[in-house]
Amino acid sequence: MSDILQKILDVKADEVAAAKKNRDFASLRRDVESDRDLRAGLRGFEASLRGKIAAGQAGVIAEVKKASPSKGVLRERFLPAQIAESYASHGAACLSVLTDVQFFQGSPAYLEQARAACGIPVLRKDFMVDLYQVYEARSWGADCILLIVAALDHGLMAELEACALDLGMSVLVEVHDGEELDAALKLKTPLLGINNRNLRTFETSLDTTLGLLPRIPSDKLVVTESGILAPNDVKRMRDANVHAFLVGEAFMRAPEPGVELQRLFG
Ligand SMILES: O=P(O)(O)OC[C@@H](O)[C@@H](O)c1c[nH]c2ccccc12
Repeated sequence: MSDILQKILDVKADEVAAAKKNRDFASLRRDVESDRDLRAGLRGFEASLRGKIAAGQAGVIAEVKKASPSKGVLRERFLPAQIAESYASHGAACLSVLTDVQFFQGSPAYLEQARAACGIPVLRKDFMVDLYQVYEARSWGADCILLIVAALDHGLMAELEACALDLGMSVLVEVHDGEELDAALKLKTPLLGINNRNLRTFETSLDTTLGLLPRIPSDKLVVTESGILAPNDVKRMRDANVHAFLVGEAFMRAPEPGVELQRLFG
């Protein structure tokens, strides 16, 4: 069965091959590793989340997402720099910026614009299937990458993680069920995303997070992802001791995204 995740992964493989022709891996890697300003400019993604939570607040990763395959265009007037400023000035811990072009109408330029407009750390939100994309992410300024367990075999996932950590980035590993959780727990990263949305069917239920919680060791920082739409959703999660959130749609549909962040989490 060709589900949507599989379709996206097929396109990604072609995209990475094309990008490598444009700029070869060795030169990208050399540039990233030798750029001291880039390294010095890293922003602590995990530290920013933990800081909010230690202060008793929610750690919100606020997403910059123009469209999605399941919902279509979420925001017509889409200005990443303005959105980033709005998020940062209303208490977001971090940003997540979609860089996938074909399915989410994202762009590497949006990540650069959003990051330049604020002082908080930024996640490259994309489907990572190749080491090349990890260096790309860093070259655009990303402070964190996403690894989706459903999209990767374990060896490759561990390799992508090691590379990101070596470059000083944080890693958010994303799971949707118990089997994926087992794989994720073998990684080093403490940042464990539970996607309430099934990337193959797009069905979304907050019970996904609540159901997996009892199996998660206390040294992991759980980020509940997708389908957080109302203050009551936030309350349900915080009552269950989940204090980190990844939210896109609810903010993108609001006139002023940061104001909506404050309404949901304030
Ligand atoms: O817009 P929502 O329902 O608030 O969800 C945000 C985020 O969790 C979602 O965009 C997401 C989670 N994991 C992903 C992986 C790829 C693309 C997108 C995603």
